[in-house]
Amino acid sequence: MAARTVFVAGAGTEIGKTYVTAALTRRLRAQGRPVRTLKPLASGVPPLSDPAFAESDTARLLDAQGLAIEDETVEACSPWRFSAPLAPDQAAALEDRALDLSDLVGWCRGQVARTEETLIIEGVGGLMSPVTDRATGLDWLKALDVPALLVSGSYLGAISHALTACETLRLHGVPLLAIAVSESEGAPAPLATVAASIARHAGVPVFGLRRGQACPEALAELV
Ligand SMILES: Nc1ncnc2c1ncn2[C@@H]1O[C@H](COP(=O)(O)OP(=O)(O)OP(=O)(O)O)[C@@H](O)[C@H]1O
Ligand SMILES: C[C@H](N)[C@H](N)CCCCCC(=O)O
Ligand SMILES: [Mg+2]
Repeated sequence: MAARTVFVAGAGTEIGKTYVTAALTRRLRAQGRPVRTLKPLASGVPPLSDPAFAESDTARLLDAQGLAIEDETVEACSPWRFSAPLAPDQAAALEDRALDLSDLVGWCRGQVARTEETLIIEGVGGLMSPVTDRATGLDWLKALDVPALLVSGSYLGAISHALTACETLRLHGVPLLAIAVSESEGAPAPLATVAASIARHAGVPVFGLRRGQACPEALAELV
């Protein structure tokens, strides 16, 4: 299944979405395929003037695209940025701000409409992490009507988290291109064993990414 826009959803938070998104972006560029990568909504992002900004999802994704890290590129990649490393609705409340799902969806639809390159959109947290007071990441993904790439870890418990997310996507009619299992630090089972277990139940292609590994060519070819 070929797709021009892909939404990178997580089976959880801090499990490798940005790692996989950046690796996929680099792989597509290496294959000569133009790509644009966005993290529209990000929490835990310090100001650009803070050296810690370099560790943010936005900085990592701009770097993967070979773009300079400056006000304009940051704003174009991640228009909604909040400082607190919390669910976005909580992080927004701490700044006396609020986010409306229709604004987020409208902005993303605009990007889909005007982007000619392959477009990759990283979600936030896990599939059903709240993005606003009333909406979750699943609501955001459904409103965009684009296929998902699910990223999971390989920690103990990751198989159930990945399959639960898969089943939720299936029940909600969201096409799932593939699952990328990003190896978790200190995972007790080999990556290949976890990936094979997820694959037996998921019914979609599953790719394991070892620590530090580049994006498999076969995964990039599905996008
Ligand atoms: N396969 C991997 N190899 C090396 N490091 C990895 C790998 N997967 C994840 N990491 C590291 O683990 C940490 C968490 O990963 P990452 O930031 O990609 O998670 P995330 O799912 O995008 O989190 P968030 O929910 O905050 O967006 C990062 O430091 C990242 O570089
Ligand atoms: C701060 C973190 N890295 C992410 N940006 C936000 C994760 C929100 C998770 C909320 C939840 O599902 O409980
Ligand atoms: Mg991330």
